[in-house]
Amino acid sequence: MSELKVKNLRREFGSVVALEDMTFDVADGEFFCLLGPSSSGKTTTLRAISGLEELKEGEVRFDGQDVTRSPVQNRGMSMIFQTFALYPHMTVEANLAHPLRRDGVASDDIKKRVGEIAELLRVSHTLKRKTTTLSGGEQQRVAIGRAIVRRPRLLLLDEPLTNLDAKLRHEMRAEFKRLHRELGMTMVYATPDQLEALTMGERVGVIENGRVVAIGTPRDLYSMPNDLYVARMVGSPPINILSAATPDDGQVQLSFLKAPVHARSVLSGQDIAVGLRPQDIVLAEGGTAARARFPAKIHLTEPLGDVTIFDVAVQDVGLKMVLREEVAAQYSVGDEIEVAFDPSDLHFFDRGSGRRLGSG
Ligand SMILES: Nc1ncnc2c1ncn2[C@@H]1O[C@H](COP(=O)(O)OP(=O)(O)OP(=O)(O)O)[C@@H](O)[C@H]1O
Repeated sequence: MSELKVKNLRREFGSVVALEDMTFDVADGEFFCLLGPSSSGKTTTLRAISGLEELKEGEVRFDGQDVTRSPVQNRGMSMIFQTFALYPHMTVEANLAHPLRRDGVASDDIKKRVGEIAELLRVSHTLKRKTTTLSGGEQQRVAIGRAIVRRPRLLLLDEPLTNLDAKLRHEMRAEFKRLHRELGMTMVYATPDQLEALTMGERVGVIENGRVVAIGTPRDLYSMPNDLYVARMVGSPPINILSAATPDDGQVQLSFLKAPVHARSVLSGQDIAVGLRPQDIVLAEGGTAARARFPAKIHLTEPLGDVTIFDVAVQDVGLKMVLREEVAAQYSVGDEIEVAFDPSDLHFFDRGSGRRLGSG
């Protein structure tokens, strides 16, 4: 069982609190993502788990054991960093063999294990080459190979795709999922990129200022964010956040709609923020009578291939919406369109605390 429990970690650097009550669990064999912006404490968390960061407060349990004070090499973990430093003067084969040589593994075994890892990572054809002659993607594969050749029970990955171009990142996301499936290894993957976290993580922990503020499946975090910060972190393009009046208990009035929408959990006079996903706004057509509809003007279009993002203006409010390319192609900047959404797709948050109040 390679189950990880991270409990109440605290780490300060001078006056900077890097980790504040960092707590989460990762199940045996799970692919868990930590999602947070720069400086939120992702690297410090992974370093603390692996033993590279000394902790004054908190506990790391792995495999049912308290490993908080165990030396790095005894933890059965391996970490891949943002800058995957390989030994440039060595061949791929020597890079992969290095951790095993250090452990005193017999040469026959090393040869066999390096061969297997190279095959798994599809770098067998590069074994005799120096790592400086490899492409970025191949170098990353070798770095992964070096991290897993000792068969760690937990793999920690710190933004491992940051230095790769968009196409390679896409390829490597699929590669990490395949590796996870084939090796059944517990993985903790830190990233500031919500797309990476949502496409790879079986569960995602959202970090804000050194603590996890939400944990859930990608679907849960997207469709039922527990606060405004999480709603903004998850989803692309980002969720529209709107202001609204609260004239009565259970009533929310958006400035560009004629009638208020129903919101059971909202109180009269409460200062709220209203979230509406760009994917939940559609072109108004026949049969959308139950929806809130309003005219809008196209301000900007951003074609992404299969879909186009429209920036539309309704009165003085700007909204983003997503349309399938074949529909979007019929419109141009400056066109007036009629759009609609289902009020039950609205998310209500208390503006002060950020706490979720419910849906429409
Ligand atoms: N050795 C250190 N000395 C001083 N401050 C540090 C040190 N390590 C981390 N910090 C600070 O702790 C905070 C958290 O840093 P950390 O590197 O964990 O964040 P991160 O989420 O990984 O950021 P990024 O995505 O930019 O890598 C930051 O404010 C950082 O400046």
